Amino acid sequence: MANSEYRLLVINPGSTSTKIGIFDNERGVFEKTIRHNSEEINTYENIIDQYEFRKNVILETLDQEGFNISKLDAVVGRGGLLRPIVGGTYSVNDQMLEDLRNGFSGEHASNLGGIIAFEIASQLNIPSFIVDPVVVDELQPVARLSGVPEIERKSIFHALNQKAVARRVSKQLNQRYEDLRLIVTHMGGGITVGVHENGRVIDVNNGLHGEGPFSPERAGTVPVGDLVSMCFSGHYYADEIMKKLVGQAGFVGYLGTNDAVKVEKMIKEGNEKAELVYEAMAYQVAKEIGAASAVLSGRVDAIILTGGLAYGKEFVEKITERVKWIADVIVHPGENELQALAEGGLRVLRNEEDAKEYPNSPIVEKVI
Ligand SMILES: Nc1ncnc2c1ncn2[C@@H]1O[C@H](COP(=O)(O)OP(=O)(O)OP(=O)(O)O)[C@@H](O)[C@H]1O
Ligand SMILES: CCCC(=O)O
Repeated sequence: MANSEYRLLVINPGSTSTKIGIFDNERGVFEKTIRHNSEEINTYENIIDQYEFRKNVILETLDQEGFNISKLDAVVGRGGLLRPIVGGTYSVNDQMLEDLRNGFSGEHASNLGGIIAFEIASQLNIPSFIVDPVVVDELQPVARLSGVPEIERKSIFHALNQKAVARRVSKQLNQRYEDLRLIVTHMGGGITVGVHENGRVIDVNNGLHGEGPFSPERAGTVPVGDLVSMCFSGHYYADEIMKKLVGQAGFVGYLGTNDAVKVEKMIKEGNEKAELVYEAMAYQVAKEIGAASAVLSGRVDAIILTGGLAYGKEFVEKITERVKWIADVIVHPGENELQALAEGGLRVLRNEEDAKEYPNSPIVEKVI
């Protein structure tokens, strides 16, 4: 007979934090956000080098909280920069581990999710999974063209939280996610604005590799001619430029912190530069939402603001002021990622869904 109660450890490494949870079936019995300040994580050359540090923090936290990990039935991690794949729950396998370690589509904190989940689970002889990784790709063909034939736009975004929150809001609206047209704005260490049309994310900015608004850590879109000049100035190696765009831009670049709460404090203390940067970030988010509304020809059922920055009342107000003419703005601060990871793992443990085998699921066709 199938086990009726499963205990899962879920692990969500973000750019500025590691979030963990213990779930008994759908019920969260423990959740913790372990924050990492930029000085702490910038001591590592590459994100993958943070593996030991983040794994130890997780195990120490569970130990301090009195959880016996031998009672776990599965470990589920957030999936990272793999090959483009359809959404769903995937078993962690050798090919996936290799792609996560090598950063097949680049470096990202979520690459650590599957690796740490596998490492902890294999010691306990239990399964490990990832769910809706950041490379979930449902872009419509017209959204794939960049304007430069050699460069195709990619779908890299906060898929797990965007989909989970979109489903939650749909339920609140007494509608099916598959019937709605939503703009979901995830605002964390990175910021992505997804156009959700009838359950598919048909367009989204690649917040990681230089599209959309700047964020606490990311550059977003930058003037490309100036970027080319910077790349060939002789002052930087390629990986230094990448780090500058991905981890040392936005708030970190202008103000030396990835923490919006600190920025708000600076503003209260009269720091005018902090005020301008904060205002500019809200302005750029609003502009991206405006662009997303054009993708939906202005027929938008709701705009959703989510992620850690959505706790910032003034930040939310600044965006809302500029976009409320498009549709109602619904604010879901934080994220639903831990719950969504647990639910994805449970569906497989309960045999409601087969775990997908990476990378054998249909991979998106090249358009041109
Ligand atoms: N109460 C709050 N008020 C304002 N900003 C907040 C608050 N709590 C967290 N934040 C900000 O949210 C940002 C982090 O958001 P979040 O935790 O969603 O990011 P992450 O999970 O590390 O990265 P990502 O979401 O990009 O994967 C930080 O800048 C943090 O300071
Ligand atoms: C999840 C990809 C986007 C980002 O981290 O900025």
